[in-house]
Amino acid sequence: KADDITIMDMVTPINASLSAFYKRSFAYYTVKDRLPRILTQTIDILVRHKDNIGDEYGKEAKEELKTVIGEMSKLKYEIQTNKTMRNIETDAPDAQFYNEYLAKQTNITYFSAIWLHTECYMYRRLRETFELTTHLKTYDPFRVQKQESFANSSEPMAQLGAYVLKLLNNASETKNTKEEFIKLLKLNLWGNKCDLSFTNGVVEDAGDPFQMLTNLESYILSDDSEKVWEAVSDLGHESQIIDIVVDNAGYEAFTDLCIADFIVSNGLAQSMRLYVKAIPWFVSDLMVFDFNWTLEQLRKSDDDNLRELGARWTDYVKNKVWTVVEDDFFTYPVDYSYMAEVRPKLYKQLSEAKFIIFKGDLNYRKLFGEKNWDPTTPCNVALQGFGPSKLCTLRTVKCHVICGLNGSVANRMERAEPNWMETGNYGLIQYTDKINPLA
Ligand SMILES: O=P(O)(O)OC[C@H]1O[C@](O)(CO)[C@@H](O)[C@@H]1O
Repeated sequence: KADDITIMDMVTPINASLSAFYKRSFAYYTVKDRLPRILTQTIDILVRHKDNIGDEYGKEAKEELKTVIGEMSKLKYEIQTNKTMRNIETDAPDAQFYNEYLAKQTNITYFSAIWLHTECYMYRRLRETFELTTHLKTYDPFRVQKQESFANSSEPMAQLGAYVLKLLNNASETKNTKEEFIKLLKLNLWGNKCDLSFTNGVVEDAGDPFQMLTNLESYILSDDSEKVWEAVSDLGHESQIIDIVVDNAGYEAFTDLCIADFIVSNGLAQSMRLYVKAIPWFVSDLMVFDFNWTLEQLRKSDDDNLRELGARWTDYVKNKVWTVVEDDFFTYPVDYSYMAEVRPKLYKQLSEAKFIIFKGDLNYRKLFGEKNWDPTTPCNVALQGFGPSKLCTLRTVKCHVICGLNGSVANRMERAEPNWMETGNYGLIQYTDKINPLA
């Protein structure tokens, strides 16, 4: 049987690609339990909202929903029975990349493929079930969850908003811009704890941001904040563009816009690009629709500070100080070492920036090649040649890709808490220099 030969009852070897092939791995647990559960939860939400969908998209749409749910159940069954992956059957441009990439690998199954491939493929197949409908082509099955998560974060957003607006309104007087930036960097890092695909769809209260800042300082295992500040505040650099490859909608997106406002308000960049996802992704990842919806919610907020921030941020977009960029590459099933070759225009665009901030765990996996590195492997080695500009990662550790740790920290963590990498409790602020500006 397929699943006999494609799963080994062992841990992931050092330097191997993560895969559910290794039974004693978080990848195995994700493919076996978490991904099917995400599909089940999304089906449940669709069933619960079928009347709203009928109202919004028409009764034929409600009929088509049955087909979509049937396809999602089939996908779940394929995963659980470790089938081989089939082609994506839509004429969307990114489907061609998925199919070419799949064709290069002989008969891989959900459990034998690289974990990143399996996980991205599942979300791309989920998108296909809507693409193939007539009335639900643009429907985002995660929108309800993303909007609920935003609604549940009004308290921490009000707290952070009040603090940030004070900083912004007397940006000129205050001298300790560096300390304030580093504080925002850490507040932003911990915003990454809120993501729905990790909390199994449970919308956790983001908690008191400043309390978290104090309590979690010792949970930052790698802190290159100073180097990040040097790069961000370098006003002599020929480029004054700073890029953020964002991650989740909701509170995390709010923290991204807070630090982005701080950056432009303090003249640390003339303009910024925010790279979002082109399709519904990993449950809570930000799409253009979610970005615009978030600004609209803030503009309508009954909290004065949030309303003012919503207005400021809407102006930044209108005046092109901020540009939201949607590129298919960010929902491809490959890591960033492929970008220069398969998406040279995007690589060139990123190399125009003086600094790039990558948010979250999935970006971390893609930056460092979805490999089980020795944790002391230097980050610039693990980048495997990716490096359009100076960059940093702001990531809460949710899986077994990790590099750039010093030896004593790695040993301490392994001894103290063997599964510490799966908890999301620890954070990294890691910096690397420009490695490979595309010629
Ligand atoms: O939103 P982030 O920080 O990318 O984390 C989300 C991802 O973390 C993981 O648990 C491990 O990467 C994924 O399965 C999950 O979807």
